[in-house]
Amino acid sequence: MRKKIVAGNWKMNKLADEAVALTSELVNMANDEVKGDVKVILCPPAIYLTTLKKYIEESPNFALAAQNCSDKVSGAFTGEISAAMLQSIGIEYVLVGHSERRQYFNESNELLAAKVNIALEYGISPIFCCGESLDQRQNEDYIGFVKNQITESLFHLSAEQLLSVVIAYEPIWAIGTGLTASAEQAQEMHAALRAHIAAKYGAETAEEISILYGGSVTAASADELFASPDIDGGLVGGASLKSREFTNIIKAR
Ligand SMILES: O=C(CO)COP(=O)(O)O
Repeated sequence: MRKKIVAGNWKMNKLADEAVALTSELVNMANDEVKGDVKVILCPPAIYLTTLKKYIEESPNFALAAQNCSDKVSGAFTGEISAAMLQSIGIEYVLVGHSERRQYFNESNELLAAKVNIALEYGISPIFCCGESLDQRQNEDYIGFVKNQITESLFHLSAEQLLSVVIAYEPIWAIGTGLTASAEQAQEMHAALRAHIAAKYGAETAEEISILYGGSVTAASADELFASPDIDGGLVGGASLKSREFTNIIKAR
């Protein structure tokens, strides 16, 4: 059975006291309301990871992710955070290749392959983000484009390594726009990506890997999205900043 996951990417939001308040509200609400085996992964700004770790300690279904890590082991890279550092504070996941990193920090598929490698080397599961722009969806083979992101950044891995990766399909045109992909659009891509993985690694491996959908997910759209057979959960941006809304999304999963 694939892991069901709801992840909240806070991006560059929340001050220290707000980060603590949101986390403790989420933990309390989940304790009271969330049944079942859904994994909740919070992706706060890295500066809060150590503090927030204490607030999720008693909740085994909660985990933390960094939003990024360096592709280098250590050294003179001012401002960067290494996978080894994340491991040393007990962080289990890291977002790799979010479209905002690709767009604003020029992260290429090749660089992201190196980040995936170093995260895995230090025992951290990459949440690998992929997705096409609106222009690509309208004018290009958009499924081929996203498949290629996966080929170039993940297909050098062994099957065992790949199973430590979570994939998040986030169409860029749906991020922060209020334009959610329809369940059919998302399912089409998720099924294509799973088939792409099956062609390389076999059906059994493809069946085991969790593929999340991200892009304007709200409590209102989560039910339908998560009901699709190849959508194993969500990577939520804006709606993960509100405890009530995000808890409702977790409950939809
Ligand atoms: O980028 C996202 C999550 O990583 C999605 O953001 P929104 O949910 O705000 O559209």
